[in-house]
Amino acid sequence: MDDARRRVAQIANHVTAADDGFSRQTYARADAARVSSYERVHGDVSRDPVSWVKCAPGADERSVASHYELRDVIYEKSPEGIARVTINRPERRNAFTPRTVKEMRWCMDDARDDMTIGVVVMRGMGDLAFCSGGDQSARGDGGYVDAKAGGAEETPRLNVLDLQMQIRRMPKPVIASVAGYAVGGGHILHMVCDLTIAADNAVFGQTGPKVGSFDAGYGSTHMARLIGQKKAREMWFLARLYNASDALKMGLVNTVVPLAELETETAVWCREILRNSPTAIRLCKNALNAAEDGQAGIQDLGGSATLLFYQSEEGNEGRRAFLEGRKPDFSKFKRFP
Ligand SMILES: CC(C)(COP(=O)(O)OP(=O)(O)OC[C@H]1O[C@@H](n2cnc3c(N)ncnc32)[C@H](O)[C@@H]1OP(=O)(O)O)[C@@H](O)C(=O)NCCC(=O)NCCSC(=O)CCC(=O)c1ccccc1C(=O)O
Repeated sequence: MDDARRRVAQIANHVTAADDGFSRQTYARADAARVSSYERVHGDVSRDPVSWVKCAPGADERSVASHYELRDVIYEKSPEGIARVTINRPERRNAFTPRTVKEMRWCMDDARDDMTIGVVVMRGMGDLAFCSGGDQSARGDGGYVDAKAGGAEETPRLNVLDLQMQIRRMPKPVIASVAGYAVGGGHILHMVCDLTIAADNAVFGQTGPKVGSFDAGYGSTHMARLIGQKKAREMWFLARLYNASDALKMGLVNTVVPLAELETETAVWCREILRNSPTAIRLCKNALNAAEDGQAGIQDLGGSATLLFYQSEEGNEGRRAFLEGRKPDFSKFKRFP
């Protein structure tokens, strides 16, 4: 009986922790014998600070067009395999301009190509905002514009839509680490990330209808998949703001932690992901996206299948046979049921 009571208490502890939104790498244990074999082998996930190294495009990387340096964004990597992209416009609550987005796109491309990176974190500078969406002072008639030297206006763009697709197609998890406001296009950015870790001061919402804007792409359809049609319509039609605990209840975020814990908790989630099979994670992301992303989603899933096949003996038999001018011998490969 005592044992049963102790077991219920353990489960209750577990549930309370999850309901509060705090992830616990080690649940309350009655005694050491209850530690799972996985925990015995792998140990606890470190909560040590991440050591970041700042990165920037080299002078030869003209892909950032005329921007050879990152001005609106801070890009860092850690030797343990985490990349971090920080929108650095706190004076505008981290609102983005086409240039900000261009810089973020360069970072995302780099993080995708870098085979030492297994997970990407996106966040805003400071505690007040993750991102407040498109910079309304840069909004022109046909999109958002960066001012050119001499006062002339650049080509208008809605290039954040390209960034959203880049995050979806990134074959590694992207985690939004949200302190303060995630509103407008900033709210959509966190939604298209694979996971969201929110600080308890986070505030979420779609402000577009208040300022004459909307996102009829992922911003609407993906939101409805996350929180359901009724809530998505409420979020868009009323354009209200929601606190972190509301967001957790709605399924908009994965967890809520005290603001002071946000950086550490984000690092812990990254480290837990980095312990796991990168290929398993890649294929799960592909599969979870595929149902929503149609042909583009299937293309990503198919690309990952080809990547695996290219690494197989069977795939290489075809290549070698061609190069050696002989018939390939596929008879030795099993036809699994
Ligand atoms: C975020 C707030 C709720 C914060 O309020 P508060 O803490 O009181 O701070 P403020 O004093 O308001 O702001 C400080 C300072 O920052 C400036 N600022 C804040 N947000 C923006 C912004 N988005 N653009 C420009 N400037 C901004 C603010 O003016 C202050 O400046 P001072 O000089 O100090 O006065 C609140 O700030 C707020 O509500 N902000 C506006 C939020 C908003 O409406 N965002 C735009 C929504 S529309 C959008 O994001 C579209 C984006 C897009 O590109 C797109 C287009 C088409 C299809 C899809 C998309 C897509 O994104 O998906």
